[in-house]
Amino acid sequence: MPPDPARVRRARPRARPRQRPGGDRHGRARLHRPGAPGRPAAGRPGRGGGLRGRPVGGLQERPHPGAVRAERRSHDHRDRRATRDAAPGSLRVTGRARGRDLGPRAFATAGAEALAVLVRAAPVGIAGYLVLTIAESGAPIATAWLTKLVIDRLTDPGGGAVAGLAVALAAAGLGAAVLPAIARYLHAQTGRAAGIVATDRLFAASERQVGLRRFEDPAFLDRLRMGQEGAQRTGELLEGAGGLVRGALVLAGFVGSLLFISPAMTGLVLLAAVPALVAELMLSRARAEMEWGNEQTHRREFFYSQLLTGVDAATEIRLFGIGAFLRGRMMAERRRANEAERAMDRRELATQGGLTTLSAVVAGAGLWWAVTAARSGDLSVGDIAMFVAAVAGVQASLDTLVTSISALHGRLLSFTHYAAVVRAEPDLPSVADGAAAELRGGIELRDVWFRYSDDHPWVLAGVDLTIPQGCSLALVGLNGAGKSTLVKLLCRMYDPTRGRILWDGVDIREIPPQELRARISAVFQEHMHYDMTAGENVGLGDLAALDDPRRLEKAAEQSGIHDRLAALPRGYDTLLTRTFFTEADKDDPDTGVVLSGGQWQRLALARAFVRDGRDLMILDEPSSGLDPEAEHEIHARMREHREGRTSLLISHRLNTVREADLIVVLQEGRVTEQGPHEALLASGGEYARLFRLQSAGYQEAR
Ligand SMILES: Nc1ncnc2c1ncn2[C@@H]1O[C@H](COP(=O)(O)OP(=O)(O)OP(=O)(O)O)[C@@H](O)[C@H]1O
Repeated sequence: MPPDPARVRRARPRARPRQRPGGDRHGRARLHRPGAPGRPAAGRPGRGGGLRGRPVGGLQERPHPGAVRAERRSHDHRDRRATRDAAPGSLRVTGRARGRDLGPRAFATAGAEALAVLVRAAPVGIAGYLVLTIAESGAPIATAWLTKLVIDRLTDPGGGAVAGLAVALAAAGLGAAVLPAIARYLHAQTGRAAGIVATDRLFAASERQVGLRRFEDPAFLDRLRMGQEGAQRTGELLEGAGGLVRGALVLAGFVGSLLFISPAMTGLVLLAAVPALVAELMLSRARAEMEWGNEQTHRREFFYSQLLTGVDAATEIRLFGIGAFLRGRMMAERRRANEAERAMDRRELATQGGLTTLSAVVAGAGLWWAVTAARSGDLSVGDIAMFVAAVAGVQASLDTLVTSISALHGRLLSFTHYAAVVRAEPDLPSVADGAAAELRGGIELRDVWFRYSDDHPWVLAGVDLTIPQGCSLALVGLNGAGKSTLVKLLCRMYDPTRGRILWDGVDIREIPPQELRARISAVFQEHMHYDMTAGENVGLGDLAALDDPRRLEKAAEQSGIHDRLAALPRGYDTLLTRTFFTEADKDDPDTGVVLSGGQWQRLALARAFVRDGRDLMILDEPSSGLDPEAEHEIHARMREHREGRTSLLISHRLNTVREADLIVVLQEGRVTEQGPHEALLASGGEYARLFRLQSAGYQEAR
């Protein structure tokens, strides 16, 4: 029973909602978002005019999908930092780095990456598509020449039979109609296959990130989202390349034909195309920069729209009456983005208007010259037909070339983000070989210092602490003392800025992260709500247990949630969400259920218990959402479970930690007291003060 790729949700934070960069603070999966509402398509309007026919090919730009993540509180601060120069190898996007991203080197890397994906995904499809593209390019040229020959023979009394030519003309017409349809089919197939390969590689690359740093970096998350869009649209690169080939071949064919009739007119038509090419490339680059510049705006807009449409904030929004306020902010962001897009549209309109006029003037002048030449007998009627077709063909193929180059530029730009993510170095160095041995002595933190970045204050400032094997250790301290941070360091989500963490004397940096983590079980303060079945919510703690109902039930019994899960309409197979249901399902109570906060907390505990037999059990505020009876019961069970095992319990409810073998007080990033409950009480320090404060509160209530 493999887990569905379902949406996941982070537990509702208790007292202090911690907004995560890259996600709404409720932890919804957020790599994908639909296009921002009401955004105009970013495609370039086709230029018409003159004798130009339908463009021979090319791509349509799609609306830029905008941002995917919610804003976080510290976001402005981070944005300011993001505008500073990026360190070498950093994925932060800065002004200068942005220039580099649009440079030839980044495009070459992206091109190489795209080619690798396409070749791996569908080599036969690509070859077939290119062969058809070449064949398709010959059809308009053959049609033009055959038409000229037919007209010349018809207008010349001794011109000869036209039946063969007519059949050839019909065959060319058939080719022109059928080949593009087959090429489109092949392109669609190839595009889908490439999308799968590219998306898989992108997500595998994101999983290769050992710790959390990249996921707290807004620029990396932007790249991940834009890279995802690039990955899904890899096939469009092939279409762009096909457009280039087709445009170049048709251009060469018609230029040759036009040269045959008038070298001077050929030069004029080609000259008129140069400004078009340059202008379109400049427009394409400007649009890419505008879209990138709008990224922050879309991210904020998305944040407000999620708040306004999601269930999580609905209660507060209604009670506080802040809907209109939030909507106003959302619309302000939309207007700001629209303003930038409007300026770009105007620039495109002006440029393309000028180019269209130029094309029409060149075509009109050519036609006037051809008709005059025919009057004086220098050109035949067939020559005029050929001339008209050639001018139209040259202009259309130039248009195809310009459109393809511009669209390729845009697609490659998305792909530069893809390439940056796929080639990103892991955020933490890690060794590939070796295994963490079973814990025998203990875990030791030696003079551990840590801060989230150079701009942040120290969270841990020289922590010395030993967690002996088999010891139940409780970590206490005020809000923000660094308890959860210490836990993340133990799991190697970050490395200490200074100092070392030793697992039986071995620095945990010398143990492969997956091996280290396989030895740890945990309930995190911000545990997850997976929008999956009850069984999967437990079994995700150890995938091997997913197909073992007995193990799932045992873990659920330990956390006191088994009876509730067993009584669900479909037992452990009941979905714990109503997110995926349609209008038709909405009144069917069997389809999915909603659990309470405390029940989710018990599920998180079950998920930790199913990882039975690990060397270290971390319990970060495991009972904060439980009622007093449940809390008492759970702590009794946890005590049983901890017996003889190494555990680290974090709790603000000091009555739940008093039976730990060792209680450690963390204050301003340092260990200030440690010992058993009685000894700490007797010493009259911070622990004794907090404990008495809390128990006095209970006594007053009596
Ligand atoms: N991802 C992060 N980036 C930057 N600062 C962070 C991050 N996570 C936590 N902090 C900061 O680190 C400090 C310690 O936070 P931590 O969550 O470790 O405290 P705690 O002792 O677990 O607090 P609490 O009892 O409230 O859960 C806080 O000042 C917090 O603002």
